[in-house]
Amino acid sequence: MEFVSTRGQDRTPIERALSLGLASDGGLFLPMQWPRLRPDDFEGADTTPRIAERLLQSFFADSIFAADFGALCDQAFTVQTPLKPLRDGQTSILELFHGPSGAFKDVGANFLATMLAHLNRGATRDTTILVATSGDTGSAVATAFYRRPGFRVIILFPDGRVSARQAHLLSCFGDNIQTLRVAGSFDDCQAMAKAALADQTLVQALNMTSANSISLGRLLPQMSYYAEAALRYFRAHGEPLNVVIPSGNLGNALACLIARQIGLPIGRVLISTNANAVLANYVHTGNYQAAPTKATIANAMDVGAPSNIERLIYLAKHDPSILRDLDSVSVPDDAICARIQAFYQTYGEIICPHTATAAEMLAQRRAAGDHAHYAVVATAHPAKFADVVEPLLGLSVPIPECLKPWLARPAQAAQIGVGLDALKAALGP
Ligand SMILES: N[C@@H](CCOP(=O)(O)O)C(=O)O
Repeated sequence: MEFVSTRGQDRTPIERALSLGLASDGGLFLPMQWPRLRPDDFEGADTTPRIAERLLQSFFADSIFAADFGALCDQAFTVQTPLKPLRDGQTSILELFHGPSGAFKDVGANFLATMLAHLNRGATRDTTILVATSGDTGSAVATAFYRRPGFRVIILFPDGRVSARQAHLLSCFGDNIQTLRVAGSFDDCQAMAKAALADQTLVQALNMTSANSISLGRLLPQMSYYAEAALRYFRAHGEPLNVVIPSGNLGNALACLIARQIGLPIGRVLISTNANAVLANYVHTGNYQAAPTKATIANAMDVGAPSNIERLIYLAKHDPSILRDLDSVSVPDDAICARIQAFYQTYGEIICPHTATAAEMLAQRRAAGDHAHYAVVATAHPAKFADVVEPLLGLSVPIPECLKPWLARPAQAAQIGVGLDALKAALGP
């Protein structure tokens, strides 16, 4: 299969799409054709790796990955993503935070690391992975690439705009992981990463690619947990699964929309944002307008120029049905706080501020008379946001075992200014 840039000037096989991250014309890669799959096509696929293999194999057919694709899926899809029914019988929670860094990003980061390691077998040069993070992607990428021979990771995060635990998790690795605190917003970090990836001299010198969701190696595997949850729900109830997804850079929600287009039994897709409302504005008006980032307590979604909106606009132009049964709502901080409390009282479940935006959007739908079954997508472990969640609930959130060793380590990150020159200076000669 071939992949094409959203800007139309780059067409390539999967190996090069993964090596580049960003297309050479500055666009984002998408498959030239989409497979069509029905629930029956997954018959006999009962585990996470087997469902992922069947879902993704056509994208990797005729590539260097094809012969080993099943084994690669066994290595890549190790994170459990359970769909847990809640006690009202009409709501489930799709927990995506059981990976090594406590966020949904672990699934995509581990897949990307597995595929790049396979692609680079026998390479004589190290690959540099550049990643901009508003809190969660950075530590997921760090755990996926930590001490992997042949890889160096550079993390850019907005100084003072992530939770205390996120800052620690981003800065505690060392070794082949270098963390830089940028004196700006996430959008500044993302713009620096994209500028670096567009600078061919720098890209060649560092053999550099991306681990953000601009990379197909992040976007494609993020479909797998929607496929698995929807298939399990469909097999049990004979109905498609409706979902409510918190969104920042739009990679996670877009993966769900694509999985639905491919034919997975997914019904309505509701997308919540924090006070950064550009996506909700696009969904309601059809116009996309980037906006300066607002700092919120759901900080991993503090994105004023979501990367994947370029993919969504491209796909909607070619097939508007991707936008069917889609809605989006922007949720301010006070409603996030109230929803964390209400969710705990109603269900006994502790949720992170990002997940709370989805829970709040669903509560608004329920109040308007929508009593269908929905899965609330839980994107990060609440312990990463103890500073927000614990005072609201008056309890302490247990830290998951996987985070404890990292949080016990010292943390260190150099501060840099905004812009490509500042990044180049920090990267050294
Ligand atoms: N919400 C993200 C921002 C980067 O998004 P990505 O999915 O493009 O990596 C974060 O937590 O870093």
